[in-house]
Amino acid sequence: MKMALRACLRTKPGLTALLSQLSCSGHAAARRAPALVAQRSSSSTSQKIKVDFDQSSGVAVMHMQSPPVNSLSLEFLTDVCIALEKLEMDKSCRGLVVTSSQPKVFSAGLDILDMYGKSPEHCAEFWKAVQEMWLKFYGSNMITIAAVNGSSPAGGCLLSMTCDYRIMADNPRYSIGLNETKLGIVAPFWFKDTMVNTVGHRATEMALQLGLLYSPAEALKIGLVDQLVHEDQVLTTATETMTKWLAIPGILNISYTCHFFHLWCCNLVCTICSCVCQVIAAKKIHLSQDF
Ligand SMILES: CCCCCCCC/C=C\CC(=O)SCCNC(=O)CCNC(=O)[C@H](O)C(C)(C)COP(=O)(O)OP(=O)(O)OC[C@H]1O[C@@H](n2cnc3c(N)ncnc32)[C@H](O)[C@@H]1OP(=O)(O)O
Repeated sequence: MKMALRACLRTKPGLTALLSQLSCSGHAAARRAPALVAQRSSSSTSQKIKVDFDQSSGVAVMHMQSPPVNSLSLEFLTDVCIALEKLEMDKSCRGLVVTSSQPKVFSAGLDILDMYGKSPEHCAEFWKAVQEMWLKFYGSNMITIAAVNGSSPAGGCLLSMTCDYRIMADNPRYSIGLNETKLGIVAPFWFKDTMVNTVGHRATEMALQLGLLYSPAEALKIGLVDQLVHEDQVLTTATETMTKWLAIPGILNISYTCHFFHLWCCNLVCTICSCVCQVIAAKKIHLSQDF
């Protein structure tokens, strides 16, 4: 799925336009212009994001450092998108590992304080930034690996699912999943679709209906994460795994892209049909209430 989006963003202008309605491309760029990373090994830091780029391997590590729990506020999301844009523009950067500098937490998901009691304008900008993060990670040309070194509920789980591979710390105190239902929120369809693409329909149905948070062992069992390692090994395993992924010639990547692109298109058509059906059903209910 990620590869499908990647292809579509690269090659299908029509769909790019469609997707850009979901995103706020330029939203991040408008605030700060991206810069190319020129040194052999470099480190760039915003207040909430630190990026270490090793040019010899072509791999960057993005450390999320927004205390206390890397909650995804508008400011944080903007910093993430800017950092990602910069790396994407540097063609020597082929792989990205995302991890957390905060103890025990990868990301607590959307910043609840940034969603509550704010102006409609702020909410719109915030929501666009969430979509932009999702699109940028899912559509990235880089191989992306989530080094999930702590709990990762809701939007944190979404972030990890937009990556090509997930390695989680094997600590039963940590959990991961889309728990929106438990918060009285319906997860948007693209949260759901991202999970379906990761763990399949039935597991997603159970997860979303019940708002399940999984232990690392349970997450591995359903395929929500790909590998468990000792807490101290998460980042090193991620960089080792990246070497294997980058050894695959890019052309094969593109070939798989075509298969997944087909699936993604089918899914999009189904989603549009389902939205139309929902509108018709809602109108029918409304009409029947009039009589
Ligand atoms: C524009 C509106 C659009 C609306 C559409 C919404 C559709 C999508 C819906 C949801 C997506 C989401 O991501 S909602 C967020 C869901 N997140 C959670 O449920 C996580 C809640 N947090 C936790 O479970 C835990 O905090 C933790 C496991 C992440 C860490 O536990 P720990 O014990 O280490 O830390 P504390 O619980 O003591 O927390 C420390 C500190 O952080 C604050 N905190 C935690 N989570 C959030 C958050 N998501 N946003 C903001 N702040 C958060 C917590 O309150 C503590 O603060 P204080 O120290 O000040 O008390």
